[in-house]
Amino acid sequence: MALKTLSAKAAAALDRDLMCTGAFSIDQLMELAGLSVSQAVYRVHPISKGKRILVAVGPGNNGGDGLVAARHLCHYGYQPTIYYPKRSNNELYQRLAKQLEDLDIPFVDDFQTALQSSDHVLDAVFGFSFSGEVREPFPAVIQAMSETKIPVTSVDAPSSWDIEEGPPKSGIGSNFHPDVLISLTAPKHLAKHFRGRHFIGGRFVTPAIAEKYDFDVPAYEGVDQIVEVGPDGSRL
Ligand SMILES: NC(=O)C1=CN([C@@H]2O[C@H](COP(=O)(O)OP(=O)(O)OC[C@H]3O[C@@H](n4cnc5c(N)ncnc54)[C@H](OP(=O)(O)O)[C@@H]3O)[C@@H](O)[C@H]2O)[C@H](O)CC1
Ligand SMILES: [K+]
Repeated sequence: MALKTLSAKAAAALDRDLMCTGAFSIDQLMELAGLSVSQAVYRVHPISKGKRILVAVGPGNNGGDGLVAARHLCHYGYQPTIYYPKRSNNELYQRLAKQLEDLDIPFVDDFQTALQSSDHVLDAVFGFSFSGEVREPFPAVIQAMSETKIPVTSVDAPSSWDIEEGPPKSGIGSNFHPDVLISLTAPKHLAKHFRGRHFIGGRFVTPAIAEKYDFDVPAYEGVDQIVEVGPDGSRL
């Protein structure tokens, strides 16, 4: 069996379908996406391995998933720290940031220094709308995540990887190989190049949507918001 994956275009169209015909709001989808991410971190990195989670947050919805995950992780007993250099004026992100500030979660300006006192990194910089060369201020962040010995979990895509082709052949991101990937809704084409632990999350897909986009809804167990899958997409 081969891993069934989505192109960036299909992932964006699916997102629109969920919101237009499926009647979901972006807040709802992001909350469930971020909850899935928090469960994946909890699974691979229980609190006994260290509480300090550094969350690298990008300017779009991938970053929003990271902000939601950080809130849940804080409630689980972790100590998240947020690096969020390009804040959006969008009201949704402002509310998500306020929710973290109200929990006294620190926002830092220096990613590299914060990395030195962290136990795990959550990469919520770019998702399926990333394209081209990584622009400032993110090259140094991708480089630091490529070089660190601390485990890295990527949300939906290893940031800087081409959504269709995977890791860039050279330059920033070419040696970025996160330990864990959590694909939201369904894996994107880049997942075929990923060799770490792979989870699927985003438990909001109807059978009709899965059929339209030709992927299988994973067999979530009980109240789990995530399923760990092998290289062929079958449940582990
Ligand atoms: N159905 C689902 O699975 C859901 C997934 N969610 C998450 O949403 C992201 C996709 O979110 P989107 O807002 O479309 O885009 P991204 O977060 O991937 O990135 C957009 C921002 O990134 C900037 N960008 C793009 N390329 C570069 C680059 N080369 N260098 C620097 N910055 C870049 C872009 O900037 P612009 O200047 O181009 O505007 C955007 O600001 C998906 O992956 C999931 O994680 C939803 O949360 C819920 C539903
Ligand atoms: K990411």
